[in-house]
Formats: sequence, C-alpha cells, structure tokens
Amino acid sequence: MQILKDRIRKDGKIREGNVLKVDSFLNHQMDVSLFREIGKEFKRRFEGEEITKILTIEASGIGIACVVAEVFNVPVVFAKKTQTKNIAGDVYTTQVESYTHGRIYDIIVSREFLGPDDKVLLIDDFMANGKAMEGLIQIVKDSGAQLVGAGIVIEKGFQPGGDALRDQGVHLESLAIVESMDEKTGEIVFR
Ligand SMILES: O=P(O)(O)OC[C@H]1O[C@H](OP(=O)(O)OP(=O)(O)O)[C@H](O)[C@@H]1O
Ligand SMILES: O=c1[nH]c(=O)c2nc[nH]c2[nH]1
Repeated sequence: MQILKDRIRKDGKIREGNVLKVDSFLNHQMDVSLFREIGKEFKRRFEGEEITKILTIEASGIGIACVVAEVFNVPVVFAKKTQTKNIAGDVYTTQVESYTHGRIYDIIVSREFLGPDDKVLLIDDFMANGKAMEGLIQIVKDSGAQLVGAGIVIEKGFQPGGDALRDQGVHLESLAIVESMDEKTGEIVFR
C-alpha cells in the first residue's frame, strides 16, 4: 500500500531492538484518515470472504481494528492482556509474549463474544515474531470459530512471524512488509 509505505518512510524512526517507531500516526497518535484508507484496503484484500467478527489484541491493535470493523460492518472484539473484574470466569485464555513490553501475558476473551458460528478476521498493527497472532489463533481454535485470515498493517519481514503464518496456510495480508531497516542510515527497504 503505497501511501502507507510513503508515510513509514517519512515519519518512521528506527530504534534499537528492531523496533520501528511509528507512534506519530499508527499506535500512539493516530491518523484516522490514513486508518480509513487502511480499512478500505483490507476490505479490498478480503473481498468475497464472509466475516462475522474482527478480533485483535490490546492495546495497539484496537484503533485500527475498529476502523476495519466499520468497513465490514461487524463487531470488533479485543483480547485483554489483564484480568479485569468485569469479565467473569467464562473465558478463552492463552499466553502471549509481548514484543514491546518484554513480558508474558495471560490474554483472555469472553466466551460470550466468540463461538462456533463466527468467521473471524484477525487485525493488528504489527507482525514481528508472530506471538500475538499465535495467541489469537489459539483462541479462535478454542472457540470453534472459523479463521478467515489475518490483516497486518506493518510486517517486519526479517522477523519470523509472517512467513511462519503463511507456511501454516493462513491467508495473511500485510499492507507494508519491511524487508530490512538500518538503524544507522535510517534506510528502510520494503518487500
Ligand atoms: O508478532 P509479535 O512479536 O507478537 O509482535 C506484534 C505485537 O507486538 C505489539 O504488541 P505489544 O504487546 O508489544 O504492545 P501493545 O500493548 O502496545 O499492543 C503489536 O501491537 C502486536 O500485537
Ligand atoms: O511500534 C512498534 N514497532 C515495532 O517495531 C513493533 N514490533 C512489534 N510491535 C511493534 N510495535
């Protein structure tokens, strides 16, 4: 998606630990008009698929997932990383290692919001090692729902998550795949 790649080149900053910082438009301050274009692009890429629910993981996936849910006209559910009093017992749960927090979370989704009749599109802002997607796929399996595919805004193609998912036969659509990025020169190469 060219406007996304241009924006990453313009505003993205490369940080140590293979972190691409895009918090001025994607996952802290959010450019909602860019999000709308991203939503339309996911709609185009998953055209013809029956989707009943968007599933993402807190926190950074939520904003983008809401815009995608609007174009598909379905609800969005997010996996919670923290146990809260307002979700009582009946949950799907698995463990996910967070890329940027550097710790493992027990993620939870209430059974009330995902079940065998659902056809699920996963949405997230980033793909790195694939831990977030692995966790969400486990929850979809546990719920008996059908996995339609996964939509990622930025995949870091030099990290293993995306290709591992494709090898498993998951329909993965990443709108920008960073093939390499150089912290010293600031150069970003897209696949
Ligand atoms: O492919 P992975 O290695 O799982 O990396 C991708 C995940 O990492 C980030 O979440 P993170 O927990 O780092 O931060 P967040 O709480 O801001 O979403 C991002 O939002 C993805 O969910
Ligand atoms: O802002 C982010 N930049 C990254 O490089 C990254 N990888 C996983 N999650 C991420 N979030």
